[in-house]
Amino acid sequence: MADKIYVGLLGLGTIGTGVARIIADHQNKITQVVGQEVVIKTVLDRDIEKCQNFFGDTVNCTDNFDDILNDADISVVVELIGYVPAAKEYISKALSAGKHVVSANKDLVALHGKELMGLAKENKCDFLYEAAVAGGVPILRAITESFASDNIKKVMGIVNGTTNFMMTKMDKEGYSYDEALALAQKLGFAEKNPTSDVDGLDAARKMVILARLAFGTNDITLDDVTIAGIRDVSIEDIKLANRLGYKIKLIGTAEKIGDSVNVEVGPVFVPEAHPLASVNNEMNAVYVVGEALGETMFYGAGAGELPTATAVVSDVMNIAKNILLGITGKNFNDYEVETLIATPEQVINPEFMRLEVTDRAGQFLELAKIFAQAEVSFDKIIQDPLDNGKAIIVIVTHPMSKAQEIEILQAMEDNEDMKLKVHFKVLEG
Ligand SMILES: NC(=O)C1=CN([C@@H]2O[C@H](COP(=O)(O)OP(=O)(O)OC[C@H]3O[C@@H](n4cnc5c(N)ncnc54)[C@H](OP(=O)(O)O)[C@@H]3O)[C@@H](O)[C@H]2O)C=CC1
Ligand SMILES: N[C@@H](CC=O)C(=O)O
Repeated sequence: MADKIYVGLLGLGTIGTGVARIIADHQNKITQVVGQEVVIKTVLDRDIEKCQNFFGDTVNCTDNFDDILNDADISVVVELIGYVPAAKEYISKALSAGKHVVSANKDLVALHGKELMGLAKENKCDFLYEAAVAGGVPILRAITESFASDNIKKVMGIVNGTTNFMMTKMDKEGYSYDEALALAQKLGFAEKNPTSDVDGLDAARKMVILARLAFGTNDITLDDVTIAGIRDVSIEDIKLANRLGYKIKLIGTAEKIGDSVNVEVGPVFVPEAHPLASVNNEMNAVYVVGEALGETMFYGAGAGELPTATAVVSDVMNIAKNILLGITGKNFNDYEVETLIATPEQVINPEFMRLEVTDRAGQFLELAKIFAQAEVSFDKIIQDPLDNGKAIIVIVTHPMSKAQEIEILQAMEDNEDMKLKVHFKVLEG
């Protein structure tokens, strides 16, 4: 066995440089905790000069993955390149060659996690990805280890830092959507292609990973997730939410309903008194409800160089300890049950709706009839007149099922004097 734990690092971008910094700056503690020194031996990046400027001659810089794959000293490969096809190829080759893998790549884990976990097991390798969900917040280990003895009922969270940052800036500092997005990109929170942040896909990938680990439903895929992003959230809705006593947050929810699971991502009206309502800027929080434990919330930096790198390096240290103990080949969780997806009749919550209607006698009655027909009652209603013969009607309903919601939306679509502008889920107080 080598005298040190040698790491091959793939990708020297935001998180890759953070990993190099944490390993260098915390080397004494890392060595004591692991029992051996952890050393980056080789770095793969397209830009070899950038690598050489960063490390000098202390590591090998390469653009050829074979230099890592064929190096018998390297036992741990850390994948931080981000893209899926190349990352999948490199990780598959590394695992097949008996190398352990750490990744922060939620796209990859959400899409190919099950297959890669199988490959890791076959080769008695560890495959860990704590940083893939909520960056520096240690939520995967909490769910799989600290909640191991409990039945988790619900995992709900703000798992995308970019959109939380944007909506905080829009709410508190009056930023436009575009200004807020540009700043999130500049600060390094946003993905290379930020549409996956603003359209809810990044959060959905993280919720797939959380749902699998929380409920053992390993067959859940992105196709099973109802996904909406923040493009429809206007300053007007943010102000209406504040007026009604809520904050709008992009919330991912994975919930056990009977034997089924519902996973969804979308803007949600969160009551101001709920702990998730005060999670601002790029911060993330994951709120877990256990049958026995009750409610807990994990809060912290969900993106950014050093917070995310901390989670990556802690995974490397866990693997290093397993190597030294000779107990590699374990996933986060071996718990597995049949995956059943909840039906629209099973998913129940109140809803916020903003409509533009023709301001005429009898119009409100027509609206009331639509809700009565679907057997849904109003909790709150506001009407604000516009100056063009129209009015804005804002409704918060009592809890209703997705099936009832579909019925109401269809009836509104059939009424030409009624235009539904937006509708968002409301979290019950
Ligand atoms: N940024 C964050 O806050 C967080 C990121 N993550 C995840 O961590 C991973 C890394 O993210 P981040 O550091 O921000 O990404 P960056 O784009 O900053 O870094 C990726 C680096 O890898 C290089 N690279 C990409 N593909 C290849 C390839 N095929 N061969 C060689 N080099 C390659 C890139 O070069 P080039 O620029 O030339 O493409 C770049 O230098 C992603 O999976 C991301 O989703 C997870 C949590 C938080
Ligand atoms: N783009 C992501 C980065 C971390 O996963 C985010 O904004 O949360």
